[in-house]
Amino acid sequence: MPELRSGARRGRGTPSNPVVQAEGPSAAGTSRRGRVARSRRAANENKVGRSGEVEEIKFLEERGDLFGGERKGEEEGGGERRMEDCDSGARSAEKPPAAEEEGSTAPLPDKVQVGNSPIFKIERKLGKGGFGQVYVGRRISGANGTDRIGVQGPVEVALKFEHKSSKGCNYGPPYEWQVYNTLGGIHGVPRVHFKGRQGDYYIMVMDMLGPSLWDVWNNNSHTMSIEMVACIAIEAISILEKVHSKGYVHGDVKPENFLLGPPGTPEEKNLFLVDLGLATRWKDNSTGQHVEYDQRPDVFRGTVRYASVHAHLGRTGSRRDDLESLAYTLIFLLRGRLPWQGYQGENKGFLVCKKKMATSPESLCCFCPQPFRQFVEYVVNLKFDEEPNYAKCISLFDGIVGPNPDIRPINTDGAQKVGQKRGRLLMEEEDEEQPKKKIRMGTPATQWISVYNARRPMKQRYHYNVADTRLAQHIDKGNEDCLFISGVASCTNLWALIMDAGTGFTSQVYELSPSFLHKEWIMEQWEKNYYITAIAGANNGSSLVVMSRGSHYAQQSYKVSDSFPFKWINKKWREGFYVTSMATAGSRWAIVMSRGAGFSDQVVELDFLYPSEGIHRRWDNGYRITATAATWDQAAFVLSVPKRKPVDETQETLRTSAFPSQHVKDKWAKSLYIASICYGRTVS
Ligand SMILES: Nc1ncnc2c1ncn2[C@@H]1O[C@H](COP(=O)(O)OP(=O)(O)OP(=O)(O)O)[C@@H](O)[C@H]1O
Repeated sequence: MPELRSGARRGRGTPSNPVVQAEGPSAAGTSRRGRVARSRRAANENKVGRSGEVEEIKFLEERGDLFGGERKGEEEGGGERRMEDCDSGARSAEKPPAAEEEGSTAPLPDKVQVGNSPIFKIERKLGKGGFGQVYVGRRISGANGTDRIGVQGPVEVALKFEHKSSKGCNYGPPYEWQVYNTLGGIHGVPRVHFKGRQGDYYIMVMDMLGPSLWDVWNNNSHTMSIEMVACIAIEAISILEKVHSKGYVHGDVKPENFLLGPPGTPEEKNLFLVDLGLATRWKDNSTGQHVEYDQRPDVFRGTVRYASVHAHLGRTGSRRDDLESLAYTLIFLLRGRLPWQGYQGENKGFLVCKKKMATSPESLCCFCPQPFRQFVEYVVNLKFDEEPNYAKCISLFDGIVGPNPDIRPINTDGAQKVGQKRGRLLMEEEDEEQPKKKIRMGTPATQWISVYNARRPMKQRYHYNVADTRLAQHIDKGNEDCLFISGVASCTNLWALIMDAGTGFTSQVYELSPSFLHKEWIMEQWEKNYYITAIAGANNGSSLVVMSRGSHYAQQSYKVSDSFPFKWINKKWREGFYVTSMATAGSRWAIVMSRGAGFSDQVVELDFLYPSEGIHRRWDNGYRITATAATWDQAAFVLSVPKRKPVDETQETLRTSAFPSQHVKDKWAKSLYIASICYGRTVS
């Protein structure tokens, strides 16, 4: 039981169901400091410089909307497609059917000549993706269509056709062309010889390559030797290092996008990375700085099976994502299957992401040699802007591949040139370093997540483990003492209540309802100019809604949804609403958004664990947490930039397995007051 300060009342809870309340200092109350216990129990704590605020309301209710709800099904057998739900501006959404499906309206030409290229006759098809189709082109003239065949350039090339109306083109040259301008011809990326438009098609003339790693795996009874996969690892890492060194992230690393050189040629054991259509810059071209971190949970770019968890969660792509996708690619080639294959339906993206998070590197790599586990462990723990240690990664696989590079199944020239010796040295040096904190490997836990803001001394009181029947008496007593409810939460169907003197409300009503949420009651209160200022939901589906007068909300809207309704939030943001409260009941979410909330900007951090890195990055950019909610497997944080900057912006968070009763008192002693609290998924 927490130590209670003198003057606070202890409720009459049973030992197994203790009802507890405590009270913060009034402006005059200074005697508390001496009595606050100094010891601090184990808790996960985070802090930032200075704090946030909240404000106002009106109505409307919508239902539906699933997190990742517009994902498409997965084709089994290596045929996955990238997909993207978006209203982000970048290279866009689902790929349209290739020209073949568009039928006779857009027949391919027999011959191709673009720019001052020779003429190429179109021969057999090499492959097809969601955006383009690729054919063999045989040179039948010299440059500019002259007769001097054989003078320059390869006789056989690959011709990649993209229809002008393809989303990759947007009626202009494909975005991929721009990326090839920088990356074409670097180690492991095919050269582009010519590009241009002919009729309805944008055509790229590039080096002809051979089968993809998926083809090789598929033609070899869905197997690949350990040595072959280790060589692929080494070479792929060195290719990614080159790509990254030019400021780009590939964004769609998978077996289908690694091609070998043409069979029977000196390049047949060389590895190449193709399909640069989803590449993005990690390094800002003009400033040379790392691009800014962001999370847009409704945006997904990549291929579900191989995408990094961060990509699933809509985080800005960075170098770590390519390496995580490479890790899944290698394990797929080695084991023939990934644990998250086989999910179907609308919710597939969400389920795959959840499974990836829940799969430890040990279990993912249980049948693989040790270096693969080490690689997975390393890449899933990389930070957003961390420079991967490519040489170290390459050196992990050194011991698996044969000593003689000339007889390796895949050429590892790139890695030999740049990395291996350096890698060994680095490995030795790093062994002496402290082990890094393992972000993805903590034990999943369900905890209280509490957020504290610096404020001028004020009275605050908390109650927890409050059964339905005892709510009224605590609230009435608080109101008698001029306190209003500032926050509510629920744990194991018992309520937690935060009341304080700093809300600015003039009156308040609340309802405990068996439903999540009780629309009729809310609408009635809206009519009377009360706006929702706090909500909580219990696992049994009941809810506690608090509505107040005196907030500055001008209009309000809420949504109850089976998954985190980011798309809806995004839509409401555009209409001038900001999230002002949120809660969960079981796995359902309720989000309240208000106009006149007093924020100038707002973002969401959503994860399967406490998103420590994201929260720190947001803090650094001036955001403060203004709403929290968590289910048993996801935690969401809304962070806002207040229009009126508070004098003291300090904000701290805590994660504790028990209600943080003692911690709250420690915070009060430092003039930090609970601003938000919820119970749900974290990682300890
Ligand atoms: N240079 C090449 N040489 C030989 N085959 C190629 C070459 N480029 C692409 N291919 C084949 O064509 C297929 C489609 O190419 P690519 O992936 O570039 O197209 P896309 O439409 O952008 O595909 P995706 O839908 O995967 O993004 C590849 O999977 C590969 O089999």
